[in-house]
Amino acid sequence: GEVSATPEPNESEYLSPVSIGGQTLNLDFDTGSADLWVFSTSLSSSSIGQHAAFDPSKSSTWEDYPGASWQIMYGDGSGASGTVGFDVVEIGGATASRQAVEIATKVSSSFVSDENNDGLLGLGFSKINTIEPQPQKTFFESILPKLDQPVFTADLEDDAAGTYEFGRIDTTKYTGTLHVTPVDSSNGFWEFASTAYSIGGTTYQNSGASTAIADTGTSLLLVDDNVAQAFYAQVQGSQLSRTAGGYVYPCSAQVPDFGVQIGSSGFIATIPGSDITFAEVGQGTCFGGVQGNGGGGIQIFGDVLLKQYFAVFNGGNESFGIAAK
Ligand SMILES: O=C(CCCl)NNC1=[NH+]CCN1
Repeated sequence: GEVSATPEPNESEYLSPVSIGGQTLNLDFDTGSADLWVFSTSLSSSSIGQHAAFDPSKSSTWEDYPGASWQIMYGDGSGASGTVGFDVVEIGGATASRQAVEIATKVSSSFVSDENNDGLLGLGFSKINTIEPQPQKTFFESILPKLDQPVFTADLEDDAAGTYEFGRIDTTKYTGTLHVTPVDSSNGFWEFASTAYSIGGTTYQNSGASTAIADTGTSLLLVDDNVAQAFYAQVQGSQLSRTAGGYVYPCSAQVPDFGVQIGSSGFIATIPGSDITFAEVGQGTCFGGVQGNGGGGIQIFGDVLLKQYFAVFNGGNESFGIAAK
């Protein structure tokens, strides 16, 4: 069968209602990680705040995983940890009957303050699942055998709701060619080659990082530091601000279109300059949606890019595709 879950976009994330043991929580679907974890009643009430908290004792289908634990740290330095069990997880009609569910007993401050999400649902590859003593499957891997097509799609919008669908590719959701590239999942990510970029319509070859991951859990577009530097060299008044944590520029500045290659096929996915500003940081200064990856070997293509396109994640032949919409 196929399913759809409509994530409610909050400025930096896309949340979808997920039913776990009959309890509904809003989870942040994250193709850049592979743990399904939830706020739980084991957290302190000050950590829970306005979040929905999963209570295993109230689920008739909950099964403990004695002695198991998990601990995760994300690229932005946020993190969480806790214990593990299994339960029935249902998203928009697709059900994983015995899905590993990670109970948070500790969460970092950014998750406490982000009252929109009650946890994360990892859609990366389970080789990076953090459960000890044995990594467990993601929700997508659990339902894969039951799907008509071994795929899920992400159609993220800016201010309107986006949609994740499992098991089908809704061809009415995009126009023109679906540009598909093979994925190398050996690092646990939807990772592909990306060795070129464009600024204002002119294409250049990357000097540094030569791969990128499609990551719905990252808000920004994190490219090789040399590429970010080359881009902001063309934004009048831009500067790398340590206090802001990246490149800022006058909100009145003219921002050129920016594109990044998806796979070695040559397709350059472009973001209009007018969609590149991520936030105002005060005094007429704006923070850019394109930033450097801090020297890591992998570029991280997050929501700033993904929301411009319709994205297809194929777990059958391990490929990633995007199309205009
Ligand atoms: O952690 C990463 C980067 C992997 Cl290289 N993405 N996923 C995520 N989830 C919450 C913040 N970031």
